[in-house]
This record gives sequence, C-alpha cells and structure tokens, in this order.
Amino acid sequence: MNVVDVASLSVKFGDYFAVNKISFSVGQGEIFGFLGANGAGKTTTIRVLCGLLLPTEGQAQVCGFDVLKDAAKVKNCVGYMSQKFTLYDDLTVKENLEFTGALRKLDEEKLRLQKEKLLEFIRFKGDENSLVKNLPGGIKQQVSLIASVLHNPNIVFLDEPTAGVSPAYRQRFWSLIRVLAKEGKTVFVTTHYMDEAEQCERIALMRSGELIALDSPENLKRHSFPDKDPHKVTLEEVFIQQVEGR
Ligand SMILES: Nc1ncnc2c1ncn2[C@@H]1O[C@H](COP(=O)(O)OP(=O)(O)OP(=O)(O)O)[C@@H](O)[C@H]1O
Repeated sequence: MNVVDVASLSVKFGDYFAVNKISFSVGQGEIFGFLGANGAGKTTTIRVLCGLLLPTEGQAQVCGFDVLKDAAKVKNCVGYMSQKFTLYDDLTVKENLEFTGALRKLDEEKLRLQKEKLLEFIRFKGDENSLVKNLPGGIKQQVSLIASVLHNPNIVFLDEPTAGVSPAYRQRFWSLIRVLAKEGKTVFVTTHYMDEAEQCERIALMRSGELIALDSPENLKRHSFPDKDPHKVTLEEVFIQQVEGR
C-alpha cells in the first residue's frame, strides 16, 4: 500500500518553480531518501506533503488523504521533524513532549503511555526535567524524533535530521529510523550524508525542482555508471554526476 502518491506536483513562488511536475509514490514501512542540492525543492515538497503548503498544480495524497481537500487529516497522519525547529530550547524534555501532545490533542493517558514508550525507545537516560538547551545535540535530535512521532503517525518526514550531529549519534539515529520502519512507519528523509542515503530502500534525486531519478541505491549506481562494477561506485559519485551535473 502506498502512503504517499504524488502526480505532476508543482509549487510556484511568483514565477519560480520550486517544485516542477514531480511524480512518485512511497510505500508503507519504506525508508525513502529525498536527495538534492540546496534549493532543489525538497523542503517545499515536504511542506506540501505535510498539509502545510498548497501546491500550485498537480495532486498529492498522503495516507489516502488529498492535500488540497483534506489538509487537516493529512496533518493528523504525518509526523514532521523540520530542519531548524522542532523543540523549544527553554522548555524541559517533559514540557516539550507535553506541549507537542497538547498540540496533537492527545488525551492525558495516551500522552503518558506514548511518552514512556518513546523515551524508552531512545533509551533516554537523562532527567526529563532538564532544559532541552542543556542536552547534547545528538540527544536533542532523538528527543525531537520522538516528539515528531508522539501521535503515532503513519509516516514521518525528517528534514536533514542529523545535520551537525557527531558520527556516533548519526549512527544511533539511523538505528532508530530502522526500528520505526520495521514497525511499519514510513520514513521520508532528506540528508546530505551519502552513508545515510545508502541505508534508504529507494532514493529520489531532485535537481532544480525536478525529480531526475528514483531507484534503489544499487540501481542508481548501475544506471549512472553502466560501464563500471556497481559495487565499486559510490553514491557520492552518483550524486555528483546526476545532481551537480559534473
Ligand atoms: N516561501 C518561499 N518564497 C519564495 N521562494 C521560496 C520559498 N520557499 C522556498 N523558496 C525557494 O524555493 C527553492 C526550493 O527551496 P527548498 O527549501 O524547497 O529547497 P531544499 O531542497 O529543501 O534546500 P535545502 O537543502 O537548502 O534545504 C529555493 O530556491 C528557495 O529559495
């Protein structure tokens, strides 16, 4: 079953096509990488798929709901960890989760159970009453992840979730992503790290608002460099050739 179905989707800002007639689908439980250079249209697409921005043209369905007709239902079935802002630095871990729970209209008991389950899931060892600004970056990222899935959405959009985090924390974060996917959640993730992209089941490559390739990491390597042994090709080389056109 598809959780995301996008057909000829475009978003224009003035005369500028930030997203230009893209079409793709994402399945339940898939780890889907959404890659491209800065300004390629990734965040804009994610905002449409979270029901936060109306497209200019085309269709998009998320969890079976139309982003144009049913934006409120779309918002309910998605989790979103945005690039810059997911937690309040001046609130504690507990307050952040309670605030997110209130925004998501979770009742007290459900919030309590989800909070316990998810803190356990990330093996949070700290004090729930610590201010978020005092947490190490990697832990902040993990708390941000659980805040985005507190309402148990079908799909979670992670926009450069590991930017600025140490390699050990990045590795840990990806092990959490894999568990979420195994449990059936769809993970839609953008990253500039090719070792992370390598862990996606399929990767979409965006360039200047257009979707220029969509396949498994292995097939992207095979098709980008047909004369080479795909095991000797890196995704970095694919990215440089396809996205940066060099
Ligand atoms: N609200 C807006 N008004 C005008 N232009 C915008 C707006 N939002 C995004 N853009 C432009 O649309 C293009 C795509 O931006 P977007 O943020 O989707 O790219 P991105 O692929 O997510 O890049 P990055 O990796 O830097 O986050 C950029 O040229 C950006 O400047």
